[in-house]
Amino acid sequence: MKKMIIHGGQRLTGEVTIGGAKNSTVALIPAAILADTPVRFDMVPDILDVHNLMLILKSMNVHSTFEDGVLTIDPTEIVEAPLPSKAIKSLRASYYFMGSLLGRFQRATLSFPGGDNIGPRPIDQHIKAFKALGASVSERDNTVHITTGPAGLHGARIFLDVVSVGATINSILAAVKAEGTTVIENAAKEPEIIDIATFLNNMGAHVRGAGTDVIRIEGVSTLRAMNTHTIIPDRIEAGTYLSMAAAIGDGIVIKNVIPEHLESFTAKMIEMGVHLEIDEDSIFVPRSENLKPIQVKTMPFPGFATDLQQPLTPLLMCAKGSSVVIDTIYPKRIKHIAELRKMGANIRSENDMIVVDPSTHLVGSEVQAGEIRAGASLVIAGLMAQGTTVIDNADNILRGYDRIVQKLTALNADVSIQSAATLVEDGQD
Ligand SMILES: CC(=O)N[C@H]1[C@@H](OP(=O)(O)OP(=O)(O)OC[C@H]2O[C@@H](n3ccc(=O)[nH]c3=O)[C@H](O)[C@@H]2O)O[C@H](CO)[C@@H](O)[C@@H]1O
Ligand SMILES: C=C(OP(=O)(O)O)C(=O)O
Repeated sequence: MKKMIIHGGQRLTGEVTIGGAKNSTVALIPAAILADTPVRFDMVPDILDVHNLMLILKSMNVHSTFEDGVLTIDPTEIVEAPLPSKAIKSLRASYYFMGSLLGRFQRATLSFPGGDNIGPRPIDQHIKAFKALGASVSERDNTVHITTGPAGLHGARIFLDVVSVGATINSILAAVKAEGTTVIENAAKEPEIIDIATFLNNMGAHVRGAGTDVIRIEGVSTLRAMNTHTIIPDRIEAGTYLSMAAAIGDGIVIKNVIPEHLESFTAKMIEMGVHLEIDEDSIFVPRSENLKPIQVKTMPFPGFATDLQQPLTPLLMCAKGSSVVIDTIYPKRIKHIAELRKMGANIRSENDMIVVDPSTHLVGSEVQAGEIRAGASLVIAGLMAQGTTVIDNADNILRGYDRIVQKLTALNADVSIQSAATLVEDGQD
């Protein structure tokens, strides 16, 4: 695990360009194995999750290359093979290979996914969907075995009991080549789901209604990529830089954003008194003072994203009064609290409610990035603090923030990583 070193206290200025969305990318890569041709993505973020997914592809004889934000994947020589369980456990989204392998081979065997430790993360709705589509699912030794009979998968009605991004995308991946019509009800509506549907539809799939809570899929027998798929901007990375810019910026332009994807977040910043200048695909954040406290409740899209509650926290510490955050999706997503307190922040958790009081005198400390967004809040706090902050477990940040050191350095921050991030070793279990 690597360390991020931040010499804080300098105000930031300049511009930052947001990369492609992590949560699209990590679904698009598994989706690529459904294609009967090579596929090409651009605006791919340079994050550890991508490199670990490439290791998983390699274990199935799927060749991929990644250079200057362009990722090519050739699944035409794919073979069924045991998947490297360390790589599978290094990220949450490896569960998308359940849906895509099922779509490709009518069966899938893989260990349970990893990802951020943010409280219980069951996959019962994914499994319910696979069963509805005609698969049998069994679990042994921390491994999920999914099989189908000779008839393969068939279209079905899938009603998701909880609104789940992962279960919605996995249902689409399994159903896209299944015989007949699938209808997913109570589907999640996140923009990343639309991105996956767009990629599949451009290859000949029939996925309709992505972005609404009813998605209808007519199965097709072949998928052929005809053009490069450009990944949508990462709204969570954008929100992180928006918060940082208002907390410690002297005027920062955030480029390559889709403002409509950020409305629940920018609405809260505006409520705090940040005078955002929102353009078609960029947002200017001026130096911000006299901020008001707010209340935030996380919800599925288009509500306030759980992935942004921690990155917003350092900005809440700048407000003149107590703010309250309630994470309804992951009520135990509080790994940032103890670490921010080490830096002198007035923040506490009471009955699944996070209370943030004014905390303007942060001091550099040694802290742990317990998960990606806890890490993001520590990066912002470290930039605000006087002195040096050392963030341990920085790999948790690097798994989802594209070229973060370069981007922060360009904004005038003094940030470094102690040594290159390590990948999970290929094939080692
Ligand atoms: C790779 C990826 O895209 N990760 C995102 C995705 O995670 P992920 O897809 O894992 O999250 P879900 O949308 O599935 O989870 C939403 C809620 O549903 C519950 N649930 C989910 C599935 C299931 O089978 N049963 C169940 O009870 C979860 O515990 C959680 O409380 O959406 C989360 C919620 O926006 C984000 O924090 C993650 O960044
Ligand atoms: C929880 C997150 O990621 P993952 O689902 O990949 O663990 C996140 O991106 O905030």
